[in-house]
Amino acid sequence: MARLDMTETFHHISFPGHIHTQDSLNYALHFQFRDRDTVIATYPKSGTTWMQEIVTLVKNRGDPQLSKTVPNWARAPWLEQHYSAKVLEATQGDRIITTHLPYNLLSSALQGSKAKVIYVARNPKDVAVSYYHFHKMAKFLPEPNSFDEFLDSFLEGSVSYGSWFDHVKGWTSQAGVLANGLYISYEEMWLSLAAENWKERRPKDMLAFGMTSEIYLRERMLRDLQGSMERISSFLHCPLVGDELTNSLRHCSFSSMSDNAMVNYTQIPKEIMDHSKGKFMRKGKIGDWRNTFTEEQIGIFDTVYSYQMKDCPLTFMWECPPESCGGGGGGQASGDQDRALILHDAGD
Ligand SMILES: Nc1ncnc2c1ncn2[C@@H]1O[C@H](COP(=O)(O)OS(=O)(=O)O)[C@@H](OP(=O)(O)O)[C@H]1O
Repeated sequence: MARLDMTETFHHISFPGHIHTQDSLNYALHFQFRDRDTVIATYPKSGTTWMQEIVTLVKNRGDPQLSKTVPNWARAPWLEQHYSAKVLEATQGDRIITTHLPYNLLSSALQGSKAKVIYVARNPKDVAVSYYHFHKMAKFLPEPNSFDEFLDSFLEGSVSYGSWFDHVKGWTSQAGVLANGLYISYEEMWLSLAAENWKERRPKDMLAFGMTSEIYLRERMLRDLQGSMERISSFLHCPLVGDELTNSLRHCSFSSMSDNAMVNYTQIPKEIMDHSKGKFMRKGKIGDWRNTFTEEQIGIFDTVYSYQMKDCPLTFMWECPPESCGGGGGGQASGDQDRALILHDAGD
């Protein structure tokens, strides 16, 4: 089957050409955010769909009706994609807006805005693996050869949507600056929301996140259970109670979302996504990169990561195994807004 991999280049970043145009990208740059908008900003494969589902459920107080009947791209459209203007202009009241754009492209549109912004980041090694598999099935992205070759493009930032490093550094530079920003990591969401998974986790998976003891696991599970959902819902001023919270947790679990045709992309025609090459809801794990990366690739990745992130004053959750974060606390999941993604400022 032929691939659709025409590209739209905008501000030196390439975007899939079948859904982006110069007009749609310019529309995003000059977008007028409303105070009631919630913006979900992510680099691809960092938990976008998951957060779209969480925000939809929170705003509907755990009622899954909308999540189960309206595709995610229609209820939380990507600002930069060509159909979004029509959808967003027709929406009254609260809007959920998704974007993969780097912060520098949206900074003037967000200037002075009271829109709420949720930024989700994920361990870039897991992002690279997820993105590689997505390239195999998404016919609007270039067909990848080996993982090794793909990793080179990922590290140099020549993949669609640009450099992971620029994206994360750009958005996190606004932590504490953006009027209404919530920063969270895929890892924290996973630890909190996928708590049901803990019972099935094998030691190998725990080690992937640097978890070494049963006791730590149990403590972590108790402390973090529901933590992310509560944090997000209170940030959105829709604190959930009782069944609202339980239902939301149930419907945004990996298994529930894997079965939901409104988010698992199974309804996308095979000319656009070749479902024989893989699943959008692929594994939904943290630390799975260990099953793909060779020792050599780990070395190269870590060198580039250290270089690229050397001026970033923040420590991210994936950089910090529990033992080295003080008190075995890992993500230190306190109620503190930015602590989970950003453990501490180097200047602390
Ligand atoms: N509920 C839930 N729990 C755990 N993990 C989840 C969940 N929903 C989506 N995912 C995983 O997120 C990855 C897809 O990322 P994105 O949604 O950002 O992709 S995209 O940018 O919109 O294409 C992709 O990760 P990988 O499985 O590692 O490929 C999805 O499986």
